[in-house]
Amino acid sequence: MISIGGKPPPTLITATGLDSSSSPKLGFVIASAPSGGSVINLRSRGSLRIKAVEGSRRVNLNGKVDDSKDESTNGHAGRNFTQLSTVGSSTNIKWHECSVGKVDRQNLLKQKGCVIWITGLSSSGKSSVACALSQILYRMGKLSYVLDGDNVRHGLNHDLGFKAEDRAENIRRVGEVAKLFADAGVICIASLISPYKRDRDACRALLPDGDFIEVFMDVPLQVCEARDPKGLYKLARAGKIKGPSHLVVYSQ
Ligand SMILES: Nc1ncnc2c1ncn2[C@@H]1O[C@H](COP(=O)(O)OS(=O)(=O)O)[C@@H](OP(=O)(O)O)[C@H]1O
Ligand SMILES: Nc1ncnc2c1ncn2[C@@H]1O[C@H](COP(=O)(O)OP(=O)(O)O)[C@@H](O)[C@H]1O
Repeated sequence: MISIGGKPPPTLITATGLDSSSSPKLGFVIASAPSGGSVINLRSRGSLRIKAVEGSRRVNLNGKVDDSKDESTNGHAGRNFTQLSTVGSSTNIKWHECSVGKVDRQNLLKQKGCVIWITGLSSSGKSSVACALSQILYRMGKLSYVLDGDNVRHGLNHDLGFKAEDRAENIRRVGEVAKLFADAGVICIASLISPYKRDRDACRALLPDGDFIEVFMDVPLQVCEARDPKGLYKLARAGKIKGPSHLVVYSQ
């Protein structure tokens, strides 16, 4: 933490060349591959021809062979890509692997996708630091995106309040979204109070080692309370907002 203050993927796809004819049309030709797997030739007149081979090693669209488990499988190494699985109460859920992977996207963006998780008390400066960091990265030509607690609660998490269970669900959802951003190759900056260590640890566990960087805004409660731009501490002290103790509770 920083303090301030199994099986190979089933599909191999190669771009086999450009076709100069103009009318775009897609066609599939299925044949046997020398490796024993099936080959699907996907022809697109007017664009490029793509060949998909099952049961083989993966080749990225840039032509590089990639055997590295974690990155080339979008961090889903060990998943069985062909079998149906049960997720929650749903059965028959299948993981669909795409030929364009995290490595391709990272190469395109010339950066590494990751999550910078800024945690701390209300008014400790999380949003300010998140925006400043995003601005610096932008100037450096790096693509980032800020997932701010306040903002996310306007949409995706508008149904959640501030009970411990709601906060846990808030963090879980943002953690999942942040993981998708990182998988997209984006530097995702999440700024949420996220007061419970267990919830933050659960988000960290979603990502490969080292890709979740936790930043704790180590600002004393008195300083946060003196800032109080939203008047939240005042309301909490007056017992006028729900779960006032949750405004000051924090586990490092
Ligand atoms: N108990 C309570 N009641 C009313 N409002 C509250 C409460 N706790 C937090 N807030 C405000 O909600 C903002 C977003 O909180 P978070 O989503 O970051 O909180 S959490 O991570 O789910 O704990 C949070 O934003 P910041 O002040 O920027 O931290 C607060 O403005
Ligand atoms: N380093 C700082 N020094 C003084 N004031 C700050 C600092 N960082 C943020 N602030 C101010 O404190 C208030 C809360 O900052 P904010 O970034 O919204 O915190 P949080 O997202 O943690 O609630 C704002 O009025 C902001 O301008």
